Amino acid sequence: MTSYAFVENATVLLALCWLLSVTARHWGQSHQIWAQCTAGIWFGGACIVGMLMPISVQDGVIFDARTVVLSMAALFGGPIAAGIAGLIAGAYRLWVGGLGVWVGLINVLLPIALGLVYRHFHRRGQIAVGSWQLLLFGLVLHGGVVASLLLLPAQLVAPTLEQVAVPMLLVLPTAVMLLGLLLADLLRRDQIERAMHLSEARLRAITQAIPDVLLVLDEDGRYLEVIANDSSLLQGGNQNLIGKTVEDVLPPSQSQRFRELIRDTLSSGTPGLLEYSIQTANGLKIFEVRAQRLPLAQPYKPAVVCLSRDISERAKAEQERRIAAIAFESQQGMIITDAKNRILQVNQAFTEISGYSADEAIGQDTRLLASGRHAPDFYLTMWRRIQQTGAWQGEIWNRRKTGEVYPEWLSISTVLDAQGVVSNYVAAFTDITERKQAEERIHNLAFYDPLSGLPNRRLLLDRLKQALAATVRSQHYGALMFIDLDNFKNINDLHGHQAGDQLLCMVAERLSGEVRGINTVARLGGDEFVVMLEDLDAKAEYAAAQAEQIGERILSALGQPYRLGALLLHSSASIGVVLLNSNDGDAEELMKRADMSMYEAKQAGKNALRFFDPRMQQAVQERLRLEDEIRRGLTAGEFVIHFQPQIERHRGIVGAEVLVRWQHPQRGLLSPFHFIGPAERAGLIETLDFVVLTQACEQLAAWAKQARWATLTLAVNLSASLLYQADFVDRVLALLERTGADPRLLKLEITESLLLDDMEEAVVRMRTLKQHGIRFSIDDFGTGYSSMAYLQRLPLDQLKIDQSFVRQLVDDVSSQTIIRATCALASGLNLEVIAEGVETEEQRSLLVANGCDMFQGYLFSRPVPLEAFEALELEPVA
Ligand SMILES: Nc1nc2c(ncn2[C@@H]2O[C@@H]3COP(=O)(O)O[C@H]4[C@@H](O)[C@H](n5cnc6c(=O)[nH]c(N)nc65)O[C@@H]4COP(=O)(O)O[C@H]3[C@H]2O)c(=O)[nH]1
Repeated sequence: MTSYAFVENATVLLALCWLLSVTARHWGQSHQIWAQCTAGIWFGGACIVGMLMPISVQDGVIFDARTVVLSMAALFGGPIAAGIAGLIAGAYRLWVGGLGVWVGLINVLLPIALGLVYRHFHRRGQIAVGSWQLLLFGLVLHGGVVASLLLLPAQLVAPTLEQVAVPMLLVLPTAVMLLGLLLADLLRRDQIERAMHLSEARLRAITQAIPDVLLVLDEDGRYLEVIANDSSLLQGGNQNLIGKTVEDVLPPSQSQRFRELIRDTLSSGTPGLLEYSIQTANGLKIFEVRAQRLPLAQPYKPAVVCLSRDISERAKAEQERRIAAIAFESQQGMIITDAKNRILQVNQAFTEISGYSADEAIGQDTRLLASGRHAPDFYLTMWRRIQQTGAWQGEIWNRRKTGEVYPEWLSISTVLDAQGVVSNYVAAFTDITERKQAEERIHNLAFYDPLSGLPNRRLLLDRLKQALAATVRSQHYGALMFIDLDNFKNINDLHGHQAGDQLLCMVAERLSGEVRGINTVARLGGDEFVVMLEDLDAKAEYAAAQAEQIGERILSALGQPYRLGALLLHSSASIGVVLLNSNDGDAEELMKRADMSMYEAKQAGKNALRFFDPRMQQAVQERLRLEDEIRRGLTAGEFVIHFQPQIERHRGIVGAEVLVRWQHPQRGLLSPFHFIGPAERAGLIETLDFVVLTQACEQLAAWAKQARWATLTLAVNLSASLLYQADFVDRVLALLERTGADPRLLKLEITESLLLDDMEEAVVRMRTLKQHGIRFSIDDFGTGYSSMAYLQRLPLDQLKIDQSFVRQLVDDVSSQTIIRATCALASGLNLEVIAEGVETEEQRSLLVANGCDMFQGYLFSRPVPLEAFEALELEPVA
């Protein structure tokens, strides 16, 4: 009966304890104290419930299963829970009171004490919480409880022991075992659950810490789980993906590949790999997926877990590396060195340029390529710049493996490591040998005369400016010499341009031989050379003397015969000199002065040297003023023609030479002597000639209407520049057409020297005009030097014997011979001969005696205006 009561009591308490054990799930958690207190209250409450339905032996002596509850509170709940439960149970027992109150209190303390001891050894791992350990613990505990009954009043000990000892020792240890196992199981489950939570939280933390996207996809390609720290890596964000299939999310080409990856991974059981790209919120991304079969139990479908890694940066870096590798193998030579200039890598172009193979170069210092042409300072400056700015570029001379030194354009850049320390240098270079040569060629073309190799005008001007600056510093004079070959044009025309060029080269050589190294010999073009002397004396007169001495030497050197193959040519030069001093004007001005002086030397009879004289400059200025005047006179129609009759021995006046005069508003009537030369130099002679030609044609047209004058011819002087004008022939024909003049009555007088410029062209033009009836006369015949050469080729009608022969005719037998020969020649060629400058009857007679029947000269008439000419008697006087 008592056993049954114990079982009943213990069952109730066990049930209570199981309920309260729910709270025990939180015993080990963060609010442990509170959980333990709550557990203590629960256990204490359970004890009170047990004591409310006790097994009562005597009044005040009650038994229940509180020892079971309290021992378990101590074992599983710890001292706090056990203490609180003990206080509650003890207080209640005191309140119930009775004879067994002290034993009752012992039965509160004893289970707590033993429970704590058990807990202690259990925690140290010395006693497990198993069935038989609990049973044994229950027996020991309740053995103690039974022993404590001996402390009851003596009259109660025996009946109490008799009634409760056996049931207590049978039931309560079993209850201890059952409750202990129950609580231990609960605690273990709780621990497992907590461990699982912990593990899950850890796993989640780990997956969230990795930057990759974690996907779980079932065999149908359906998203079961998506973990992405950065949802921008997903198409549509992870919320939207769960439950969708890869076909819903990815473009067909990619979803197809995903499907294959899932299928292969599931079938093979080995991890699968896939690379794919998708358009994400952050642009196109490239991913690398690693798939692994995920073991899932039924009813779940087979699935794979995919770790999808964003490899966009890596792919980009690889792409950049590929580009860099291609760029490295460019046309430029490339060298990569370490921070100590040891070569680490070179490209093919390096080998092609330097001649060193990669094997030969790698590991070497870059000094391997040094040419030795640069001073140490050059490299110091270069490296200083690299250290300051991280880069350098410029021209440098390096040496090839063959030993050849060559120029290259080199760029050096610094590579820094993550700490900002120089780790490498990258050098790129181009062989600029060809560019340099081209530059040199261009420079030579720009500054040197291609024929002679001498400096040209540009370089001379440059050096002249420098020389002038030097005179300021040194106070020493220099000198500028303008040298022009006399008669070069004739040599050129007679012997051809090749001979002319050879002669110029020899002149260049002779000039260079005559002056010292610091001086400059230049060729301005044609036959014009310049010698610039520097560092002459500080006194002008001595400097002039030095220059003169050198000038004379040059004249003598250039006057020596020139041997060109079989030809032996003679030439001379005219030199104009100006002293150089920065106070005397700028470079251009000094060049002009030297030119003027040279012109003066020519005027003085050639093969001469002239210093610049300020009076010369005045003359030049006057000439310029005159040129302006001529220009104005032409516009104002101040140029008029006079007529000098031309007489045939038997027929009298047969025509006239037209001679221009300038009716100057201030200076009166001026002869050609005053203006023909300046007009030629000013480029106005063609205009002037055409004015004269026009007036002559108009006069012919006017005379044509009057029988008395209708047969007279007019001879007009023609300058070279007009003859060589591109449209000359057309202009003359148009003029004849316009005026109506008869071309057969027009005679154009040309001089020998005029023809020499371009004989072929002159012949063509003359022939064209001759076909229209125009006649030609050679003026000043005999003053040139090669009369025979062109007489046959030119379509001539008349030779005009120069007045110099006529003048000497009386006294000089050789002049008579020349005239006789000329007349014979002319008759042989069927040409007319006319003598000009006939002043005396004696001259006229001698001319007739020597075969010349036509005359022009003061003997008959000076050049006169039209009215005076028309007043002349046309018939022969005698
Ligand atoms: N001492 C002397 N002289 C005589 C005698 N008979 C004629 N003269 C001069 O000799 C020159 C002959 O002309 P020219 O030889 O063609 O030489 C011409 C000719 O070369 C040039 N000239 C004249 N008019 C023109 C023209 O319209 N166009 C061109 N281009 N030149 C012209 O000017 C030169 C000089 O002309 P002018 O002063 O008119 O001088 C003329 C004439 O006045 C004489 O018996 N004794």
